[in-house]
Amino acid sequence: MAELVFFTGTMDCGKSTLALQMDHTHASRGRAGLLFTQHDRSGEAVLSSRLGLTKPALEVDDDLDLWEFVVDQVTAGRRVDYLVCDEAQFYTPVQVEQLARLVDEMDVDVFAFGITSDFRTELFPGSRRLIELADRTEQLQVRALCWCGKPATVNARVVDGVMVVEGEQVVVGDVTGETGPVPTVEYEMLCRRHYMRRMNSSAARAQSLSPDVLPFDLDLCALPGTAEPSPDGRAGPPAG
Ligand SMILES: Nc1ncnc2c1ncn2[C@@H]1O[C@H](COP(=O)(O)OP(=O)(O)O)[C@@H](O)[C@H]1O
Ligand SMILES: Cc1cn([C@H]2C[C@H](O)[C@@H](COP(=O)(O)O)O2)c(=O)[nH]c1=O
Repeated sequence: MAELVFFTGTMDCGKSTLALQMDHTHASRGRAGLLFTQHDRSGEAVLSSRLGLTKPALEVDDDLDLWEFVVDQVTAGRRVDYLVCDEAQFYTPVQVEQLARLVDEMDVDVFAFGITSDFRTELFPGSRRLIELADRTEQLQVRALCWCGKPATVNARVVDGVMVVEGEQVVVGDVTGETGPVPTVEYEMLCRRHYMRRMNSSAARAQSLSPDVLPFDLDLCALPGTAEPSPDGRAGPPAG
């Protein structure tokens, strides 16, 4: 029986890589699939992983009717056993409902991949509908890490080096620490504690260099549960 599965995690945890692996695994057993994406970092109509793999994909515009599109393909004689849907957080709730209908009425497996929440920690509408409708929601195993070394749970937006909590929900961008020109808008994965303190890696680095910071070990002096890792310790803001 076909399934609607939502694979989710923060940015940079391997979702697109897994999407391409799922396609490869199913295709190599003779199953016929279609790849969809929206606003991939590498451009239109491509599904790309940071590990370097890319594959052509169909771009999901807001007005694309996924049910109609797949039914038309099948009517034209094409077999469709599964769909791989990347960047599914950007799909509209109606498109997610169309995916669910394809599972239930056309027996097509749907593997959807996307982040759950935006830079304000609010659910994307598409992700919310996926969580509501999916047969299973799976958290990816490889977790991105905050600069402090803890598992990251939040995707923070950084504009010109400063973390922001207001702005448009959708701004395509990449993550910090990657090679290439530094973009104006980038994303950094943080643990909740550092997100709440608006402390991304460059803010932490600036604080650790500030003459206002007293020259003693904050870990020993802070109240229980509030200590920041020592700037000299193993986990701390990366040197910039
Ligand atoms: N050179 C590399 N060697 C091994 N793993 C890498 C390399 N570059 C990136 N990665 C891994 O690739 C993953 C990000 O892949 P990607 O599928 O693009 O993520 P997502 O779609 O979730 O944003 C991360 O887990 C990262 O650790
Ligand atoms: C948090 C957040 C992210 N985005 C964009 C940035 C990227 O282009 C994608 C996520 O891609 P990934 O493959 O998971 O790395 O989403 C956004 O538009 N708004 C946000 O708040």
